[in-house]
Amino acid sequence: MMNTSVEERLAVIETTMGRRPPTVWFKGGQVLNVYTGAVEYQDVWVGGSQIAFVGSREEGKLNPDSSTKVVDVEGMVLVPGYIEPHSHPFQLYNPVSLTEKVLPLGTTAMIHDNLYFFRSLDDDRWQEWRERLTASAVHHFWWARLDAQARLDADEDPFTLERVKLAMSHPSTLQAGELTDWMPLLSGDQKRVAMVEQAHRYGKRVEGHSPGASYRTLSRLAAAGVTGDHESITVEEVLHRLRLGYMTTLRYSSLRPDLPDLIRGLLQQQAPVPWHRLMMTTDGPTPPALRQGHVDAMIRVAIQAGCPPEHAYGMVTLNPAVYFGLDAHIGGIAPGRSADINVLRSLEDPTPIQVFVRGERAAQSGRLLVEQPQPDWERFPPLISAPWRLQKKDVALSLEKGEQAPVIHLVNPVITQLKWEAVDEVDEERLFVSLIDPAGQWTTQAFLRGFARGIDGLASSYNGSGDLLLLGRDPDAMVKAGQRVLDNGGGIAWFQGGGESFFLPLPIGGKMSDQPIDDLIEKSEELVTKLKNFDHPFHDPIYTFLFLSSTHLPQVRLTRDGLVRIKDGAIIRPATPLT
Ligand SMILES: Nc1ncnc2[nH]cnc12
Repeated sequence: MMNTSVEERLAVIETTMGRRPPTVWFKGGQVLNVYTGAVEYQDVWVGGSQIAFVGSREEGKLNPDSSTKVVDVEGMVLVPGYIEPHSHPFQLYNPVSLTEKVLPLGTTAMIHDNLYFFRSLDDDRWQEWRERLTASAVHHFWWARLDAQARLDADEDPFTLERVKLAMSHPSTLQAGELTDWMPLLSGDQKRVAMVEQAHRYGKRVEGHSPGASYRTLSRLAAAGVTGDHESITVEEVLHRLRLGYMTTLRYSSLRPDLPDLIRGLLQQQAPVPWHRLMMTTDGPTPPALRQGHVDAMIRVAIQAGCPPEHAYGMVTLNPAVYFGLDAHIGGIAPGRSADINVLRSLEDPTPIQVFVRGERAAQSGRLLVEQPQPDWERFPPLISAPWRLQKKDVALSLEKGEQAPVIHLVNPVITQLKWEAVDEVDEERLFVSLIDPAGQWTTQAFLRGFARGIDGLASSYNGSGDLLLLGRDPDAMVKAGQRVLDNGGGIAWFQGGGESFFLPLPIGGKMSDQPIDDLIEKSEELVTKLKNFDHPFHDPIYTFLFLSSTHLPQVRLTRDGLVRIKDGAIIRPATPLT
């Protein structure tokens, strides 16, 4: 939820009543009214952090004076600040560096995944952390995860009912989810049902995560309390969700940029498109995708696919605001709303030339003008690195001659298939892969095919379970890469031909960089280009790292218990203790 202080409200009342001069006057421009869909010549008047009046000075009986900042917007269009309803703020970047990148692109509110923060920080620190972010120019909101989407040590499961309730009760939490592990809900698991009901009791939404789910499964999940979902990849899947009452989010992510096809498909239907029940998300773009933009890029793509502009903007302004119960505060240019305003050259060009948040100019011509509060990263737990050294036997499966080994085949950047192969022959495309406990307790080993050819040793602490992921054909190089990551408290390291060919430090929990996103974009592009030179066939390898140890996708994943078949939880090959 959002709060307006009594002082802020008084300031806007005084302004709209003509008793106090407006703080800002947007003069001479057009305004997109997301409530009616009209674009009209209107002046916009701000009193402090909020909009006081939309219309002419005479009509409003407003009293600007020399303290009123006049923003000449003749020839421009004003639209509300953009809302990203489904953000994963840890794709190598961190919530603050993400803010610094996307605020100049017009994103003024984000609803974030709490996954790694909830897992890594105790409740007090997590509270402190999110409170500090409230001083940011962007409005930061959160979802409360109900599961880790990775196998955890049973004694250390942080997703207790108590903790999840606490996370959900916080005013900046807007929904429970995303429900990657939804089977327990349909099986009637008491704890999971109680978590979902708690969300409803607090007046929060419940987001599903049901890729490929049938109408029947989606219907059952709706019956179990799920209210939204962003996993449609076909128009039929969008229509199923809409019919079942889901708030349906169309995705334009680095991994699945389905948005334009979905828009075109919706426009081809006989029935009118229920735009008011649709939102759009970038769903955690990896850094290279941010070159194109953020929510602004998504609006552009939607318009180019034929979406009427007023609806393209509505899907990332009013619609999420209404769905999450924030429309009294954000999502539109109207009196009483936070003065979050993007100044555009035209509706066809959604990248703003000026961004205002809470009535302050926050960015101009792509340049950030406001300082962001920096959390105390020192207090974020680093990747655990016990005083132990990796050895060759830890990283590579050793087999008897002729023995069949489990091989994870990559079908696309994130979907896997298990096959068994005899591995007597050298095969440049079949790499060792292992997931290792950074505290040195266990290792899970298999082979990986379809990632690249001839990589010596690559290690990443950026992965879904927060362990150390290693792959390569040469155990010596894998050890070097893994040790480099452990010694640095996190990162992505690649050793090739005897030397280090790539290193990206990830000092924040082993998952996030403390560097600006523009540097990260270059560094991640360097990694992608290098991988392409080794015949990596897909476009988003960073997601491959993330999801090889995440248990919400088919068919097999590396976990602390071993190589696991997701469908039934069977352990294909158990983890072994490290000695
Ligand atoms: N389920 C998920 N977890 C973490 N990052 C993601 N990015 C997209 N989907 C994600």
